[in-house]
Amino acid sequence: MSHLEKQPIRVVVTGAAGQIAYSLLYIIAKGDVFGRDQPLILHLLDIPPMMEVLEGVVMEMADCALPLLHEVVPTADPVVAFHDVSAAFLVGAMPRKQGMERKDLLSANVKIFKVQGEALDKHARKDVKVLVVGNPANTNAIVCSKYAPSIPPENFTAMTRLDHNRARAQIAARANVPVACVSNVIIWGNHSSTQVPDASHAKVKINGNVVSASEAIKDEAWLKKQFIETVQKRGAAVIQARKMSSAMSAATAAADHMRSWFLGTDPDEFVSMGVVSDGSYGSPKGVVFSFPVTISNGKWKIVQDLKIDEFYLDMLTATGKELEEERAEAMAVIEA
Ligand SMILES: NC(=O)C1=CN([C@@H]2O[C@H](COP(=O)(O)OP(=O)(O)OC[C@H]3O[C@@H](n4cnc5c(N)ncnc54)[C@H](O)[C@@H]3O)[C@@H](O)[C@H]2O)C=CC1
Ligand SMILES: O=C([O-])CC(=O)C(=O)O
Repeated sequence: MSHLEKQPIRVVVTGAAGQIAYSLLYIIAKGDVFGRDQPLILHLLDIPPMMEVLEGVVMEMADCALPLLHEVVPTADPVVAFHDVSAAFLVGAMPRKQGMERKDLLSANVKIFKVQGEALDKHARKDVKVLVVGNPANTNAIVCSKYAPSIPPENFTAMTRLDHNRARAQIAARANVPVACVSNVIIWGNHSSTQVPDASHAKVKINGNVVSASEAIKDEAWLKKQFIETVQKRGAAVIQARKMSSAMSAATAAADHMRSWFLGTDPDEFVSMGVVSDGSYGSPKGVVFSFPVTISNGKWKIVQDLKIDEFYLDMLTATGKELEEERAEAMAVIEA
């Protein structure tokens, strides 16, 4: 079916005048997320003081002359922004500065996700797929879901795909292969410095053969120390260098996450996604925890029965505990 025949879907991006959105909007509008034959109506939400900047973004989008982009709706009104949307990229939130942890943003950001949860509940399609990017992403996602009770909790996810991509890139560089040759890394837990990057199930394609990361790299000490720390601290390293948080890579990861969700994962591939926990792998139930997932027909499924090396167990417990603490703090902020 050509894009002239398919009905457009409505997609909202919040924080649309910000850094991440500036890269993300183009990736979405040119068809890299929902398919090259899927027309789009893009809803762009930001706050009232950013409306002039947003107008400039809208001009640039028109000037890209993108065939799939049927309409752009810039707004500061959540009612307009969330009306009838099939997908929501919740990016709009304060970014951290040097020296902060992401959870230091909790008191500033968590209320945004209550308001947006309520707006999604009232105005979005009931099958809307929601990706929370704004930090602290896992906790914001659980807040958003709580305030949107008419939308299934599994439709609310948080972004750890950037950590996943960072992990693939580190393994690829160490094994001296192109990044496309590395798959099935896992990010467990929170999108924070307690996250657990785990390469023990990763696959690396070398000279046409698929081997484990351990076999490809032959340096267990590196995999259990520098690899983990580099991925855990990559966001802070980018802030240190750029004086602003990751934007191009964050936009790419957001697009990857939503594309996998809408279009599915490859056979034998899994990706990392923050999803509401059912207690798998000893994680606390009901927090948004990053797991390896496979996706087909728009539904994610946590990969089960992976053998977890004992080395990671305490770290898994710690990241789960942090998520429970963040959830309690978020509820206290909202109820205060
Ligand atoms: N989960 C992840 O892997 C990553 C998450 N992030 C997070 O993404 C968020 C956005 O980052 P940037 O785009 O760099 O920040 P930015 O400051 O450049 O843009 C944020 C935009 O959100 C808008 N905004 C604030 N409150 C809003 C509201 N209630 N409704 C709609 N828009 C609102 C602001 O006006 C601004 O235009 C930050 O919280 C950052 O920490 C960033 C990188 C990766
Ligand atoms: O580090 C930050 O604050 C931004 C972010 O989430 C990331 O780059 O992973």
